[in-house]
This record gives sequence, structure tokens and C-alpha cells, in this order.
Amino acid sequence: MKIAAIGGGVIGGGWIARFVLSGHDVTVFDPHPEAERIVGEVLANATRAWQGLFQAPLPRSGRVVWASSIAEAVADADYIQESVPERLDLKHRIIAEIEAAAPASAIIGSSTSGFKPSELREAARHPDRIVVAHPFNPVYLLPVVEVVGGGAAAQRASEILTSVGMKPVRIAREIDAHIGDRLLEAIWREALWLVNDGIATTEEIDDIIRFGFGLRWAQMGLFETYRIAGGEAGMRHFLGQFGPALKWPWTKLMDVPDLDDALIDRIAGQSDAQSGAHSIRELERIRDDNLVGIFQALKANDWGVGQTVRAQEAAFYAREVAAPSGYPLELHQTRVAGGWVDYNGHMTEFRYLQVMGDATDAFLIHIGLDAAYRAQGRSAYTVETHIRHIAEVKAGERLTVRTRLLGHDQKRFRLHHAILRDDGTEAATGEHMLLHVDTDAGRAVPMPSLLLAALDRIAAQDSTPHPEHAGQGVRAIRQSEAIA
Ligand SMILES: NC(=O)C1=CN([C@@H]2O[C@H](COP(=O)(O)OP(=O)(O)OC[C@H]3O[C@@H](n4cnc5c(N)ncnc54)[C@H](O)[C@@H]3O)[C@@H](O)[C@H]2O)C=CC1
Ligand SMILES: C[N+](C)(C)CC(=O)CC(=O)[O-]
Repeated sequence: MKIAAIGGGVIGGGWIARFVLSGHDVTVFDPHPEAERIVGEVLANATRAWQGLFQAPLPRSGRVVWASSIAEAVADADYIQESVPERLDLKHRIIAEIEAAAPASAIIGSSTSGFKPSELREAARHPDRIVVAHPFNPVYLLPVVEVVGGGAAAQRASEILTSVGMKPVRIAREIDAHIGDRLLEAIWREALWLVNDGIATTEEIDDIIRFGFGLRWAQMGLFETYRIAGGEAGMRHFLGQFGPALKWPWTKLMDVPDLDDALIDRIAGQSDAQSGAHSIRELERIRDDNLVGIFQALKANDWGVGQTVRAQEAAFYAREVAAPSGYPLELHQTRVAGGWVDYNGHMTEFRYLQVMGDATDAFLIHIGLDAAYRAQGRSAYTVETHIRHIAEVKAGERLTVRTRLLGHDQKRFRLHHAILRDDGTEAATGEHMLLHVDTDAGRAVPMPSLLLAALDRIAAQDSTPHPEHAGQGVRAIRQSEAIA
């Protein structure tokens, strides 16, 4: 699938990162003189965040391909994400340029925060293929995307966005600013008044959110949270108790303070005092690390966004393994992520096992023990592992795993992995015993003939002697050696 991105700023950069990390090449047009640097920095932060978020091996990244015009960027695109500044005249001009060059079947998703599809479609040649696909920042982490516009294009856009780990929420009736920004605008407006009236600083308001109800919102939203706040009688009691207060003039929702120089100076000054010690990119990394932690907590509870992470990981695990070019098998490659490096400045010990585990998974997929097979209640469990750490590897290094089958019978197989650096030297070896199990019964059972035949075929290629260390454990330290 060919993806094009028009605009590579805060949001365009986030979209590009999500598509690239999901394995798609993205053709980008943005006339900003520093667009490549900006997108590069967003992509670096996004890569770091994904490496921390997902346990599963990430797909092989796509490429960012820079185009010198909109026409060049969209020429053979299937899906085009428009993320230029929020001005309707500009969006109309961009859409016209896209339509003049893109295939008629291409879908155009607009990141617009406020414009309705009917406004974007004014004067379009193929209006039905233009939809709002409004994301939230950071696009590479937050899954939700408001899809407005209806019809086949909205359906197809939702499918494409789901395939890159997003959660499209289809909005049936178009309104200004969709749903998320309406809610956010209410709280933003109120917060500006509180600063304007000298009631609270930017930091105090942020503390009330981040130490309070902001934590609730990440996992239960508004209605579910208030249902609980109604006690055992739930939502009815909540509405009965707090409903009347809505008629009291608590808030200033329909009004907005004058954003004059004095108020802008006050807000910007307080914001500098609150967060100015960090650059924006640092703040992005702090935000991303916190989001990753929240996502992982929700994954452990199989709740909310944790379910999206789980589904994405399931898709990553079910990766296709390319046919190997020979034997020993080379089925898995990876790069040492920055977060894999410990205080010694090299890849930490348990990441070696992760790389070997991912290579074992690739082997299982190769012999047919894949997600579809596991769905039948059969799988493979590792019951013994011996790793030899041979050489240090540094962040960014590419690693290739070379795999041999050292033996098998009806219920067991014994694998040997060698993790190789780019110069072909061994960084580590691992030996692993796996059992074929009935996952419901929790016990080893014989493999079906299909798997056994695959193992037989592989074993027939293993003609060289086993490595000398095969079958050995950790050496004993003899007293005489210790003294010498
Ligand atoms: N910043 C945010 O929090 C969010 C913004 N949005 C929406 O995303 C869209 C983009 O907003 P941001 O990324 O924040 O703006 P931005 O100012 O960070 O990025 C806009 C980018 O568009 C580029 N651009 C300008 N003219 C162009 C042209 N003719 N062709 C291609 N690129 C062009 C600019 O060089 C810039 O890199 C807007 O519609 C906005 O409402 C949606 C969700 C959140
Ligand atoms: C401020 N904003 C209207 C551009 C924000 C959004 O559209 C969504 C977000 O990420 O908060």
C-alpha cells in the first residue's frame, strides 16, 4: 500500500512515523526548509517510544521518501494524509493539487481539527473520497482517530488506519471540531479564564489534572468514571445528585478571555517557569515514556488502550517469515535499540534472550507453528536455555540470528541460535529445548505429522558436527583454577 503525507509538522510528522514504523514507505511533501530535520527528530522519538512500548519484534521500518511537489508525492498513492495548517483556503488549494495528480481511487484523509468534510469537499472533483481523519498528538502513540465523512471512503480509511494500530471512531454526523476538540475546548476555555482571573497558575491547573482526574480519563473516560462516582446506584444517582449544579453559573464556557498581549505574556511566562527547563523534544520524550508506562499498565489489565497494544503485538508476532536462502536458517534480524543498553554501555543480558526468543518465534512460524496453529490449542514452550555472551554489541548495531536444529523427537526439539554482528562474528549463542504442548491440558503431546515432516526436512540439512559447547552447562570453577 502506498502512503503519501502532505505536511510534515507536528501532526504530519506523527503520521509519517506511525506509517513508517508499521512498515510502510511514505512519500512526503512539505516545503518547510527544515522539514527533513523535523520529521527525522519526530521519527527518532517515535522509534524510541515504539521500542519501549512493544514486546513483540517490530515490523521492518518503511522509508521516508521526500518529494519535491504534491503531484510527485501523491502520483501513485492509495492513501493520502493531509496535515497542512488549519486554514480552509489552504486546505482547498492542497486538495485541488492532490486531486489533479492522485489516482482516482486514492483516499484523502484530512487531519483537520475543526473543518467538516462538507467544507473540505467544496469544489472537489471526487468529493466522496475526502474524509476527516483527525488524530491526537502524539499520533504515533495515541491510537484514536475521529473518522468523519461516511461512505466507502470512511470505511476504507478506517481499515487502513486500524492496520497501523489506530482505533478509528466513526462519527456519523458532521459537526464543527468533531468530538474530541469540543470536549478539550471546554476545559481549555475554562483554564484560560482561571489564569486570566488570577485564580490559578498554569502549573496549578496542570497539577489538578495530572494528579487527579487526568489519571482517571486515561482508562475510563468520563461516563464510566461518573457512573462509579454515583456509588452503588450508579449513573442515575450521579445525575440526580450533581445534575442540578449544571444550571448554576459555575463555568464560563460560552465566553473566552481576550487573548491580548498581557494575557499571552502571563500564560507564556508561567508556562516557561513551569516547563522551560526542558526543550520541546525532551518534553516529548518525557511524555512518551509516561504514556508507554500507562499503556503497559493497561495492557497488563487488558483494558482500554492496553487492548489496542495487545492487538498490535499479536499482528507483529504473526509476521511473515521470508523463505530462508539456505541452512543454517537466517529467519530473524533486528537492531539494538537505545533502551536495550545498560550502564556498561552495551546490550544488556536479557535482551540477548529477547533476540533469541524472537528468532525462535520466527523458526516456529517457518515450520507452521504459527498463530493459526496456536489457535487450535497447541503451542511450543521453551523449557531450558543456555546462553553464552561472547561479544559486546552497541546501540544501533544490526544483528542477524543463524539458527540450527540440533535434534528433535515426537514431542521435543532442540535449537541452536548464533547472534551475528554485521561482520559475521558471533555476539552470542543460545541453546534451547522446546516442548510441543497441549495448552489447555498444560502437558507435552506428540507433534502432528505436518510439523514433524517440516522438522525432518530441516534436520536433513544439518550435516556439520554440533558446536563444541552444545549440551554443556555453565562451567564449574575448580578451586585450583580460582587460586591460579
Ligand atoms: N497540533 C495539534 O495538536 C493537532 C493538529 N491537528 C491538525 O493537523 C493539521 C496540521 O497541524 P500541525 O501539524 O499542528 O501544524 P504545523 O504547523 O506543525 O505543521 C504544518 C506543516 O504543513 C506544512 N505546509 C505548509 N504549507 C504546505 C503546503 N502547501 N504543502 C505541504 N505542506 C505544507 C508546513 O511547512 C508545516 O510543516 C491542522 O489541520 C491541525 O488542525 C490535528 C490534531 C492535533
Ligand atoms: C489544539 N488542537 C485543536 C489542534 C488539538 C487537536 O486537534 C487534538 C489534540 O491532539 O489535542
